[in-house]
Amino acid sequence: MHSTTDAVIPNGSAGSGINGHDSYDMDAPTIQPKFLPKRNELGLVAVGFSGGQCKPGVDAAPMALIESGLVNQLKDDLEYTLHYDNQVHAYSDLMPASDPPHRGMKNASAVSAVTQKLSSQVYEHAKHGRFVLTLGGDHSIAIGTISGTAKAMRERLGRDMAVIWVDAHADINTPESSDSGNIHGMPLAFLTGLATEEEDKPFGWVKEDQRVSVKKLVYIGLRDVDRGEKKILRENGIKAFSMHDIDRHGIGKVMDMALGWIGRDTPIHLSFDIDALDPMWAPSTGTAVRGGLTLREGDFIAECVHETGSLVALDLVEVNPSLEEQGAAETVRAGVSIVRCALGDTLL
Ligand SMILES: NC(=[NH2+])NCCC[C@H](N)C(=O)O
Ligand SMILES: [Mn+2]
Ligand SMILES: [Mn+2]
Repeated sequence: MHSTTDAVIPNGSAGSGINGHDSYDMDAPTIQPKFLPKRNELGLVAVGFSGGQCKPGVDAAPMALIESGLVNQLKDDLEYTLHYDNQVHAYSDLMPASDPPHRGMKNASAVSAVTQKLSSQVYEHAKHGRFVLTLGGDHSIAIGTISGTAKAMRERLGRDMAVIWVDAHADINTPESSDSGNIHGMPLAFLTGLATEEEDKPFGWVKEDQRVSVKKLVYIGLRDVDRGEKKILRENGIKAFSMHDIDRHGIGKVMDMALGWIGRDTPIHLSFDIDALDPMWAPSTGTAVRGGLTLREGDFIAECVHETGSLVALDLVEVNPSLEEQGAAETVRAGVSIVRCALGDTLL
């Protein structure tokens, strides 16, 4: 059932539980601590990039999150040793002079250049055994973060990585299925290899060892999925927990099922789009959708993933302080809270 490498501690009764795969098995094999991020070593990358969509302002999020005390809290309260270059990267030197649409994608060269650079930044941190926290920026940056960690985990553990994507949206459009042409709605198509490119640019640079399997992708919080995306999810048997599933089972059971699907022997990259939260809690975001997660449900997801001990990286994306400005401080606060929970903050 579970394949084991020397990175994994075998532990008898793998894969049992109520629905076999579907519940979290505390006795299943786990990843050996020496292969996981070193305790409390944190690599931080601040990405001030908005080119994956059309609304300005999402590039200001990293500074807003940091100014609201996030970095100090990680150092002082959670006792992380921080590896941070003290800058919000705008990658201005990488911006092309002109950026005509490519297969209908907007700003394809800019997103390509930024994500390729980001991929190597994230890879460097992960390779040195650090947990990698990336503050976005729009969700297109996940092409960079996930490709970087996936490659590093293959090298360090010899294993494929899982991705938990918490979002109102599936972000798995191919350039052809996308209605908007916004690349923040496409990162998972390139990361899973469902969309490919012949040439290195824009996204042919994402090679096999930087990809994630559709079988190791799990969604939580979906409620605004495009028709073409529903087809992609169905045809590829992708595990997805929509708001309907959360209403039906409660977030506790949904987390058991989500983590049970992944298994205990797999490193996890958590990509958290703040628009997964209901606009009541996070109004300042580019594509808000009502009927979302409560703040506690969002924090609970992050807490549960932390508790697995297998979390190796976190993205926090799509906070846009210039939208719904009266709610910006609250949105930033929600983002800070999610990050703290994912990094091990506890209520007691
Ligand atoms: N990361 C996000 N907020 N993505 C929203 C995507 C919306 C829509 N599905 C699109 O392709 O444009
Ligand atoms: Mn979204
Ligand atoms: Mn998203």
